[in-house]
Amino acid sequence: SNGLTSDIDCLKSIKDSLDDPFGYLNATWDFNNYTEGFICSFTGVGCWHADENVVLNIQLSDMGLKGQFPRGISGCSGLTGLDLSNNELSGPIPPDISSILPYLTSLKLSSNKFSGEIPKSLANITFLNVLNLDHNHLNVLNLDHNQSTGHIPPGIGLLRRLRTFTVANNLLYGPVPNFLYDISSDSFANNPGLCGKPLEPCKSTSESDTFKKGFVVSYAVSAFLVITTFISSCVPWTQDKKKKSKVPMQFQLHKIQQKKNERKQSQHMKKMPYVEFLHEQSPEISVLVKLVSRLSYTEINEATNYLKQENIIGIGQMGTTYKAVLPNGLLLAVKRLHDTHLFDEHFITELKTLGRLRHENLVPLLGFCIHSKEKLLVYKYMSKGSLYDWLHPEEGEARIMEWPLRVKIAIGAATGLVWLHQGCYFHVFHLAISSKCILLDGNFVPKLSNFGEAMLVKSYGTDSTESFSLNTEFWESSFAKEDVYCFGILLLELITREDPRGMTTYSDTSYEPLNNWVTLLSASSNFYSIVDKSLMGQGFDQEIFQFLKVALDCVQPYPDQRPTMLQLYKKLAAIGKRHGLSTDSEVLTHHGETSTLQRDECNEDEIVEV
Ligand SMILES: Nc1ncnc2c1ncn2[C@@H]1O[C@H](COP(=O)(O)OP(=O)(O)OP(=O)(O)O)[C@@H](O)[C@H]1O
Repeated sequence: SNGLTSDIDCLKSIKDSLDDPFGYLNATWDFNNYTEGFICSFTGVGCWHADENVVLNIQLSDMGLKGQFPRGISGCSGLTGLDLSNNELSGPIPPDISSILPYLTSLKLSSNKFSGEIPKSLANITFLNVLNLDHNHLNVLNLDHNQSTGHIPPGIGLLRRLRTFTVANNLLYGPVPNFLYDISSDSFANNPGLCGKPLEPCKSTSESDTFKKGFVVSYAVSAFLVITTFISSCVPWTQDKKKKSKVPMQFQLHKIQQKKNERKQSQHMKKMPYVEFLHEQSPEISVLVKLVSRLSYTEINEATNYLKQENIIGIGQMGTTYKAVLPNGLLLAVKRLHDTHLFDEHFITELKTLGRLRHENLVPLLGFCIHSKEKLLVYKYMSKGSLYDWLHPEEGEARIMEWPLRVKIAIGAATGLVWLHQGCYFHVFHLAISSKCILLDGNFVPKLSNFGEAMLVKSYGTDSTESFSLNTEFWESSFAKEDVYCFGILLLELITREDPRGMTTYSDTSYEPLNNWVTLLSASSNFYSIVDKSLMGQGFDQEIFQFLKVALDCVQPYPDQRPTMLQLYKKLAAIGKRHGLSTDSEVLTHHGETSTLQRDECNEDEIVEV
């Protein structure tokens, strides 16, 4: 069966499970007229693409709907926004909501009759930026539970993208969690027992002390999970044989957590349309073929000497990379994905983003191949390998990296990122920048690679679906600044030649090694103690110091304090001028000062439209 039918079944089940007294759903939710994209015209349904039955968001507010939370919504596995506010829905919010709707960015359930607890698992919906639960009866049906229920799960405060959170007019008590962004006191108003910032301080009775202890412990645990997850987003943790003995406890814990996440993800993946999408004979493959050429398995086998061991150039988390030579002499790198569905989504994302982008500072993705269980990605070969390998050579292997070369690489990588962030038709956020995903061609021109976690967002004015414009601010402020943070870490790596994945000696607390490293660098009064010794005394000290300041701006704890990629690029380019590196690059001529562009200013070649 087609994986996409699940979205149709999902909507059917929502319609069946809700009482619709005013007939809003009945009017347009007609399942008899099956065509590609037919569900996209249903009232309140937004799709990823107008001609594909894949639901992006569901908005059914103010319809007088009655019934329980529609569990069948889990079939819409790519759902990012759900608005059921101002209805008469009742019963609990499902405790396992994070596995029903793992990719939500916005959940609006205000002004209904939902009762029971606020599910702890909401804290696992990591992309949430809006959570509105006000005007319900939350926590009225807990009488059979013990007293420790009824509060706002502290983990919710640690959702690092959460900017809007409302629980006013419920029946909640206990301390308000510490939120990363300020949430106004109005959001908590009219609850019988909530306390703590921004409300009145909590009273310290012995009972609440015990409660507090529990709170602190769970807070610390979730803080650990959040921090490690955060770090992992720009510092991919892999088994590093060289440094294995130094891997401290917290990293092992991190790995366990990562494994768990992966497993969880693989369970979601089973429900995702991607898996079906990847079947060799699947008609949807034609969408990918529009982006990059499909190569035959025979061609690849011949070019890689039948995927022989001696052609292997590297093994990463996703797969094994082989060097390949085409009959015409062109050199390729072929990444053969490990035999698992874990990376199906990465595979598709890589093709859908990198596959359609062409820029001097992006590694060209030339083709792909799907052959029974094999999934392969084919890139142009970058003869100098990854920046990571240059900065952290194997023992006994000397790799000189002069300062001007590092400046050139930083500027080139920044150019690529500005171009991605400020693009005309799409804004692309890489979300996993590290020295491992910067490849170097024969002239050490840096090329960004590994777009498996990237987000591609249509720019203003090019897409009429509300969802994108609604979410645009979120992408811009949050994802862009995440790339800037990771880029800051990359700059620190270029300056110190330390491996941020091995930041163990700097850390004396139990977790947060990377943040500690950053704090230590920021506070260091002795600039000379942190800079790569081989760079010192070559006449660049002043400049390296300037670079360091730029890097530290990028890793500011609050995203708002970090520069944009364009501001960052300009600072680096000004420094680079002294090395004769051209600054009149296309970044500035194409993107000017503003971030939003008129369509006619865009370069038609920059993106392959599908
Ligand atoms: N286009 C390419 N040209 C040359 N070498 C490449 C190319 N793509 C990847 N490699 C090499 O293959 C190795 C593995 O790359 P891959 O992207 O799979 O993993 P990674 O980025 O090193 O690590 P991980 O997947 O764990 O984050 C890298 O060390 C890189 O040097």
